[in-house]
Amino acid sequence: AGLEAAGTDNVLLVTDSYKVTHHRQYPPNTSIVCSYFESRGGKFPSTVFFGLQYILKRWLVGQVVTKEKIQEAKELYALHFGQDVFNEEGWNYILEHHNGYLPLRIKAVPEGTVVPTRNVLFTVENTDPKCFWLTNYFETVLVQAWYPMTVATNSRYQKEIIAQYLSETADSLAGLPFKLHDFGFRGCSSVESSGIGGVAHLVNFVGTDTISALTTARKYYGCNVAGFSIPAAEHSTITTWGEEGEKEAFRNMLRQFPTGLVACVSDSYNIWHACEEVWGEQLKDEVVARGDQGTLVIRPDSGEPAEIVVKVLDILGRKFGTTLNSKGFKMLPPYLRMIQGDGISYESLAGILESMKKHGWSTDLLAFGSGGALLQRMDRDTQKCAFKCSYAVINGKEVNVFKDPITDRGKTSKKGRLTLENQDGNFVTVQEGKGDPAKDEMKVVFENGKLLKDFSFEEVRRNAEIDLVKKENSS
Ligand SMILES: O=C1OCCC/C1=C\Nc1ccccc1
Repeated sequence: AGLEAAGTDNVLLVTDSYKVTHHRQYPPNTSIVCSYFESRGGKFPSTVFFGLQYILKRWLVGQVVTKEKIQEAKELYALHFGQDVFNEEGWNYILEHHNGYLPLRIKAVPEGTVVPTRNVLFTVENTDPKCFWLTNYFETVLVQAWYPMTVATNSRYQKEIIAQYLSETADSLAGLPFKLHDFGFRGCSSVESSGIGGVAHLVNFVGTDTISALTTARKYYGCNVAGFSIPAAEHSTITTWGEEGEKEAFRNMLRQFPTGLVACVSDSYNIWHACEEVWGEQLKDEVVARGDQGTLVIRPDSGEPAEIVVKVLDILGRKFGTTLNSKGFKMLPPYLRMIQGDGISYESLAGILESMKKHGWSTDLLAFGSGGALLQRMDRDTQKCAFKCSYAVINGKEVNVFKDPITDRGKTSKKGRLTLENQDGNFVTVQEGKGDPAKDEMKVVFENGKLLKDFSFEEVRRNAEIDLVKKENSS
């Protein structure tokens, strides 16, 4: 079940060492600690909230506290600290009084919701006054939501760019879901993170080669098949035919996959020769014969993307002919398309599409593949994701808790009980308990070990949809 992924399935060990000592550090008679998670800003002005459900199901839901796990933690921490700091009594209390379920309440904005930064996204509080120390114990694993959130956000901002160019240069946006293909599996830090990041990308698109994303979507979002791919060559399946055999290798691709899409990497030796003489002459008849039953997707994989894409399109246009679409941009016949899977990122996308547009080519003709930039080139600071305590009850008295470092005002935290409210279509975080719980956009998703809301992937995708109307009208 992949439980050994983190080297443990003992949630008592899924935390930072210092937290093991925190039960002794709160004021005497603390009964409630309430904390919240936010993106304080960063690269993108809004974030797609996504991935908390994975963490809850993977680590916190169910009877996660057992006698054996308490014993294992007690032994390991005695060795790790060289002294007895472990809260054995506190964990035994959870085992005995809560039957191993975690006495916490987590409220969150629905998965897939796009929220401007500096707003509360989820809150955590203890439901048993004896377990005030538990709220922040799980900050560590809950804050890992930064990763799926940041992948989903970065992916969605690329979808907006592609949608914009499609609305300007294509007959429709129908092809949008397939326009950014996940090439990132191998560039991820682990199989587990590739599944998490891969499914985060699929909130916005349906093209992926990251198979771990399919299994993660099945297991954690109830989605039977969250993404799709097509038969495609890699350099080894071309270069093993030898440089003289490249034509045979290409012909073999056409014959092995006579209908549907087939992608063929064509830069092994000389992409200009491959497009001009091989695809454009020696194999031209077999390419044309595919008609609208089988599309050849030509894939460069080197060179300056904006220049390569346009040069390849110009060659293919000369060899196979072009037509103009309803927006007045050039199209190739239906049996020819391109995918650019090298050097693709949020930063490079617009330059490539702008270059195509300037040369009169429709965005309809090109899909993108993205790897490291899609799933790995980000960290918790990209969207400044943080978890802070905002409220406590001590000696029965409510206290608004905050930090406000004179050395960084950007790190000032929110105070008191928080609600996320929709005021005239805009999200607003209301602090200090001044909000109206009935208007809170955050809903209880976890309570006392039970998952109270299980989002389907359709729901998540619906929540995250980009505003296409705006795109259509801006063409
Ligand atoms: O190059 C790659 O690097 C690693 C990930 C997969 C991959 C290519 N796949 C592909 C899929 C559909 C159309 C074209 C290529």
